[in-house]
Amino acid sequence: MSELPTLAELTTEVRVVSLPMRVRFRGITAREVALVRGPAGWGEFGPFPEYGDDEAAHWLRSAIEAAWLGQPAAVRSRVAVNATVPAVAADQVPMVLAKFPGVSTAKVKVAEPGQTIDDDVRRVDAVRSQIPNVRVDANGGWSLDEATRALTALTAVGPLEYAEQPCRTVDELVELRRRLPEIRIAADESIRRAEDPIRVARMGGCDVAVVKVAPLGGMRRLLDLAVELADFGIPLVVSSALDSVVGMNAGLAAAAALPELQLACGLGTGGLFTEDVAEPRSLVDGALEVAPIDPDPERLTRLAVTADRADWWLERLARCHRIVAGAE
Ligand SMILES: O=C(O)CCC(=O)c1ccccc1C(=O)O
Ligand SMILES: [Mg+2]
Repeated sequence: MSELPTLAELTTEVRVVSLPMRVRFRGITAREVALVRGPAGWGEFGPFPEYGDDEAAHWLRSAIEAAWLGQPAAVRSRVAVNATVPAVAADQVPMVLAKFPGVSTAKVKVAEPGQTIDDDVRRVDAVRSQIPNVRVDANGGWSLDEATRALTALTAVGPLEYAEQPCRTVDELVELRRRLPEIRIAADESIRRAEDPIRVARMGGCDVAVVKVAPLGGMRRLLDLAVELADFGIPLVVSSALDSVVGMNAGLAAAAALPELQLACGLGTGGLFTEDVAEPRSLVDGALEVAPIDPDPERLTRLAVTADRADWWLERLARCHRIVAGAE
């Protein structure tokens, strides 16, 4: 990135916050992110705590792009989003869906450790009774045989728009598509955590690509990847990484800049927080406004993490900055 700020510039204004969640998601009940401010606005650095520095460095490139370079040109002003339903019990589904008014697509988490296929079927059926279009996300949690069994059970009474990352490896996704040709498969981790994000498409492992700004290293990298995926005829879904309002600005800007966008995006996860760094965008007819929102100073203070967590994030920021600078 030609606009790479020095570490001192990068850390002139860093705010580390913890956003409380309504229900457990990915095993967490609060989401920590570091927000940086540059000449073009705010950027979000929120790699998950268990990620190593090399992977986290992509997220830093994305934060720097947002805060030092700004947003690419938009071709649309609103983006349709899906409801995101964590692996809750079926009776909690109405409570979760209440936070996503007007959506016609829901993404339901399945294959949660400790749960059964029956739990997934009950949750998906509860969602189907309220939302016409349902997709599921297994986060790579099934073996090939488990995925075959689970997806057969989940499509027994109604269709699925697609199944996101049913198995972990690209080879498994390729084989699953052969076994279940009538079920569309989406790749997420096989794109965002891969050295070569286009490999899963080249190998025939997906019908749909779920793409996220921060793990790919920024909005422009996502747009470049979209050009490559178009050659394979693979449609995109831009999704969040459980971003605050600031990270969501970048996801929405990337989605707004895509020449082609048919599917609802996973950018409604603000509805999973009880509080965010700004008054969240309201969902109107299942879509979000693209215009960027600045964090509210009072909320940044109220949601600030403890000093030891802030130090941990600042050290991580410094290590990742060295990686990004070294790769220039
Ligand atoms: O796509 C969505 O609806 C929400 C985003 C989401 O599910 C997610 C959020 C954080 C980390 C991983 C994932 C995922 O898609 O697996
Ligand atoms: Mg996913």
